[in-house]
Amino acid sequence: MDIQVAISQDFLTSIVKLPKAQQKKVNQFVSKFRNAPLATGINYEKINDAANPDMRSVRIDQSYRGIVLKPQQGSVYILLWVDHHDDAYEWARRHQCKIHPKTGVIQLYATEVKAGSIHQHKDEKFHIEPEPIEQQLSPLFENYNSQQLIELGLPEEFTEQVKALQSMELLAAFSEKLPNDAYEALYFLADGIPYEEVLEDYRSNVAEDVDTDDFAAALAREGSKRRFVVVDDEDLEQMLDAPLEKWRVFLHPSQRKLVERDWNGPVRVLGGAGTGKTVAAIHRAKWLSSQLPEVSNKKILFTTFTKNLASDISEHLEQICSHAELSNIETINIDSWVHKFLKRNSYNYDIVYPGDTNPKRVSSWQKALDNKSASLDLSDHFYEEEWKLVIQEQSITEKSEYIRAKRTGRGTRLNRKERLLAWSVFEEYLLQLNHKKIKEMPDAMRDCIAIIDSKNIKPIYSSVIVDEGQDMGSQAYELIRRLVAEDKNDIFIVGDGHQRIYRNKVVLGRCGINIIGRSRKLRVNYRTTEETKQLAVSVLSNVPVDDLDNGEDTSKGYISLMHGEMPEIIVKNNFIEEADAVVERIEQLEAAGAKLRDMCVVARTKSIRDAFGNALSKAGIKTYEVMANGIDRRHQDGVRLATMHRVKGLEFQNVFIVGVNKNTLPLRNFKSDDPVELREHEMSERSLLHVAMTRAMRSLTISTHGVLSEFFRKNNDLGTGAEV
Ligand SMILES: Nc1ncnc2c1ncn2[C@@H]1O[C@H](COP(=O)(O)OP(=O)(O)OP(=O)(O)O)[C@@H](O)[C@H]1O
Repeated sequence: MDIQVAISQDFLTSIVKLPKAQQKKVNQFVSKFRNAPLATGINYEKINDAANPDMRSVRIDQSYRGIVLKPQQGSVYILLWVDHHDDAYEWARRHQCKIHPKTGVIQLYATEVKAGSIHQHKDEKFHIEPEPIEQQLSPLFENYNSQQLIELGLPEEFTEQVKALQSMELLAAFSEKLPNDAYEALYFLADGIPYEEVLEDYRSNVAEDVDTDDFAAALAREGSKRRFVVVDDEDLEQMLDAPLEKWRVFLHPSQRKLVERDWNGPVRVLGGAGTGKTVAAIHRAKWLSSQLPEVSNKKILFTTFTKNLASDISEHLEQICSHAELSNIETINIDSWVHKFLKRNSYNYDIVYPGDTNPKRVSSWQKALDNKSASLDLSDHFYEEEWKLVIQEQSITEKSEYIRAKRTGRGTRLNRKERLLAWSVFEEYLLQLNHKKIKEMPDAMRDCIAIIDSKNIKPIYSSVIVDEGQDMGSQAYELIRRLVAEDKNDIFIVGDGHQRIYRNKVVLGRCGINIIGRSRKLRVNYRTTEETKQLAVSVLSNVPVDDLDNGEDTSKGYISLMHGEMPEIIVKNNFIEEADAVVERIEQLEAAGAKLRDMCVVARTKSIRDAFGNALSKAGIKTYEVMANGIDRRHQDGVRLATMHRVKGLEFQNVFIVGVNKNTLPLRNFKSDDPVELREHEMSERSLLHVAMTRAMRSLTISTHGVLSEFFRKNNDLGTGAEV
């Protein structure tokens, strides 16, 4: 029988905790072990009172031991942990590793549950006081019997304790004892996801009766692959080289289900911040590329909204793809793609963005505003929005089209006469753009489509992958539709309406992208702690969020498995005090071993960012600005400085969101009394803050001087009032 050697994620985590010299020895041991787990030099020792009698210790050197699971049946060896001799033995006594009898997944979890330990365990990361008896709530899972909970993957020994839990907080505190899959399933159930849906996700690939001794079969199940991998020599070297980069090997089953399969048409994947959408998209690109014939005239296009995210994605693809796979993938942000394509087709226009600071565009717009009718009481901001959301969006070039145009979602109503008067502004702008030979990006995208159609250019890609899909406008999607023939695996879109910061609302179905029956959701946040996630979600309370296809999305069933400190909110009297407090925190973190380059100071405006940049420099702290279209040179030291728009898609260990003042968030950069415009503006400002908060991996600090932004007040009702 073939010998199989598998490694658990925890084993890699435990390597990272060892001193460097020991790490090298472990790597050498693992390479040897992988090739010959039965070689005479491997000293297997039985461990007295190990939680699982099939656990053995193996000798790394005089002081260090590895823990291996060697099940009785088959020829499977699973490396579980490595540590100093006594600690390794203690670990083996406190951890169970077995196959769940219902889901068939290999679960690894702590076994020791002392009486009352939810409140007293020494590793406890947060305190939860029991509710006073008279106020006790009813149990979270009172509507389910033990068997139903076991079906979801709960180990039988925990059923009584789980059934007694009365709040999400107590469930979270108990999670340290549970296998991750069981905790997720219970959390989703408690958060309102229907039982059948949770069952479908957590028992999906077990049709047969589970043989709880057959580890070879269990290792092949999707649920096990999130934590265990059977290694071949190639994988092993990569894993040991970068043991912390778990995303390269251990996909969550919900991610894996998206990646390695044919889809019968376009797919849309939603998921809150940090749920591994980009990771799934990167693995998808690799898989699709590996499916292409050796000599192929088609490629995979991986596109996204911003340039710095595209360069991040390229770097990640390089980490997991072979040379051949990489050569079939073109990674580029959509605007750069448009520029390149038009240049190749001798396009003779400068491309600008609606509302940007390009001098030619600004002067054109000023000339257009000179034509405002005195009899219409509409602000400049109104005209800007009308241009962007009605005229540009619907590609209107004639007065008659504007009279008939749909103005869905616009607050101020305009009758026919008012539209005729307003049109003079837009007519002049169109003339100016034409005269100065400039085009706005949405028009440039339409021109790409016109060129493709007129020259009858055949689709050049076999698949298109879109990241940050919530920020692409309808013209971008119409263009993407032309770039790939309607076929299996044609389009794969990942996005999150909660993070929309460019107000490009889209309905995929209207752009020729039919996702019906191929829509999925990722729910497990791998980036931020649960504490940060909860605060970040709270700033979006009551914000209606769409699903990119005219439906609604929610934050229900969105979980972070990591816990940490509560985000800190610092309120000071003036800028100097606020800056001093931020400097002090940065210095504390650095003294505790954090690297400056893993910290980011984020501000709503460039001027606040620069003011903090100066304050940090004055305090002798090196800084590095995250540029709009730049690549973050990770080896360069310095605290990252960025505006909220620049941190989209990125992540940092420690995030400081500064200047979160009443007058800065929401930024009141225009005058309007239109309730719909104000509401839309507030929604995108909340999303911006949400995006910035969800960049934090370890710690989040929010600071202000004066009055803190109203976004941290609970239950802000946004109201409505739109033209329909
Ligand atoms: N299966 C996984 N195992 C370990 N880490 C993972 C996994 N999937 C994602 N991650 C990590 O979680 C973090 C977030 O992943 P990713 O950037 O793909 O999320 P996202 O959903 O695209 O986030 P956002 O929408 O906020 O930009 C990254 O640090 C990534 O490496």
